[in-house]
Amino acid sequence: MNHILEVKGLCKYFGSTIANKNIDFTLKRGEIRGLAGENGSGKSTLLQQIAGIYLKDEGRMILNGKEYDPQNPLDAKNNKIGIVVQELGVLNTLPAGVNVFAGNWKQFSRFGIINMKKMYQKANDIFETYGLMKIPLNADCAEMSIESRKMLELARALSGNPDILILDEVTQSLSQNNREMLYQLIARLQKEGKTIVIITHDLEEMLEICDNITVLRDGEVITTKACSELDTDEIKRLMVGRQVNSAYYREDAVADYKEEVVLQAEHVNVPYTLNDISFELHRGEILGFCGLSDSGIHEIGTAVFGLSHDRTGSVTLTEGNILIKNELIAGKNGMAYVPKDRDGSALMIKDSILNNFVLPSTTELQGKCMYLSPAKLKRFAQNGVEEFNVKCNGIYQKMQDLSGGNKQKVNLGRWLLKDLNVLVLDCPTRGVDVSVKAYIYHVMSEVKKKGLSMILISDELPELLGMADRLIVMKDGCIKGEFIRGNNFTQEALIEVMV
Ligand SMILES: Nc1ncnc2c1ncn2[C@@H]1O[C@H](COP(=O)(O)OP(=O)(O)OP(=O)(O)O)[C@@H](O)[C@H]1O
Repeated sequence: MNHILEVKGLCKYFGSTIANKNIDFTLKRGEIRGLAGENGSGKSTLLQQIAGIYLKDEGRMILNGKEYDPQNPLDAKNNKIGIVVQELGVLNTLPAGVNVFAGNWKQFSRFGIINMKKMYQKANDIFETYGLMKIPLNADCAEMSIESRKMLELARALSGNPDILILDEVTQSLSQNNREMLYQLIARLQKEGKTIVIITHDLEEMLEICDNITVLRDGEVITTKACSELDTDEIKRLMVGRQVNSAYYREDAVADYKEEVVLQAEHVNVPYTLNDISFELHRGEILGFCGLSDSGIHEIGTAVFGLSHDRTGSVTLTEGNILIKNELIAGKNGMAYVPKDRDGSALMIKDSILNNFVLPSTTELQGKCMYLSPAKLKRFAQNGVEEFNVKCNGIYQKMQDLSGGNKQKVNLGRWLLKDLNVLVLDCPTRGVDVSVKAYIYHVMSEVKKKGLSMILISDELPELLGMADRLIVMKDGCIKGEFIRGNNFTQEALIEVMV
């Protein structure tokens, strides 16, 4: 039997939202399948039903020729289906090693006592066997980077020796070196006859890794085609149902910013993360930061915005000579920071789209006597939703009920609508679909022209090369090189310094 899984007529409803409409979908043994679709098209919902996270509302699933109806993720795991979800799926209150076997500790328990040594040993074996980036297994998960937590989730998915491994936007959370590791792992699993399903908004990556691609639109399967029959423009066309302009990044080939320095970082140190970092950011400049995992690029964002309270050295806004000692001073002086971890560090996830959109702009929206007019707030949020094409049931919908990419549109859009001096962006397009990505790059180019200075931290080299005026390459917490747009501004040149 060639098919390992058959999905027939699957439907999933969330209130009035039809997330999956009559889905027919089959997976072959040893196949690498990509799922493409705009934000909110129903990709994660489909895979989460296969992985037992959501219960299906209608339809059937047949696994290895037998009826399959998982009631929870453990059920799916026992049926050899593993998933790494898009949002972070680790339990912060438990140490890393315990998280690897979350919900499945019985195997280490005797007379009600869990043999921790055995559990940690087995967790360590998984990291070794699959060549995953090592993380301290007794460490507190709440303190870990997104990348480390993704490794943990990957180890957990692999701990069940899955026949079907589902990876929902995993590469977007990884730096270059760990992406390479994952590609090698996928190739190895395929050779062992495993089936892998991947969601990624990087269509070139999808074409590179996958055998076949299924395109979803508005909760329905549009088509499944071999990668050899597709290119990125065709996938985009199938995703949105019309031809999409392929212009993406800024079109000018040389750096273009004013000489005026707006922000100066001098001898910035953060224990164990950043080592003697100095740089200048100019008016209207997009200054990019790139590096492998543990290079310190993400800590640049927190250090510049005053969020690293153990930071030494100085960060100064030159206009008014304002020392950024903490995030309050930064916020009051026209700075904003969009962190990589949107759910954990940025959004009020249990609150409405409305409140999340208006929060950064409450001062500007205040009327006389500090009055916030509900009608004005509503108009503001409604405009943001339309401008950034947020797929939702209205501005009162809770953030936690949006798809990942739509959350990111709110997270980023609310800052891009503001009048700022310096904007620090850490992986701004993580999880965002191609058409919205293009829109975000367009908005970045527009606000740059108006004089906004941006720090762009990213794990995506094409994004950095496409948008930055200057690029700083980091390694082991130190600056290792600097590149200027138009002069040896290539992926190869960057990688040579990064590794
Ligand atoms: N728990 C939930 N409650 C309510 N609505 C939900 C929930 N999960 C998903 N949805 C809705 O179902 C639809 C499909 O969402 P889904 O997450 O499957 O999309 P997606 O294609 O994976 O998007 P993305 O690329 O942004 O991750 C969206 O309209 C989303 O808002």
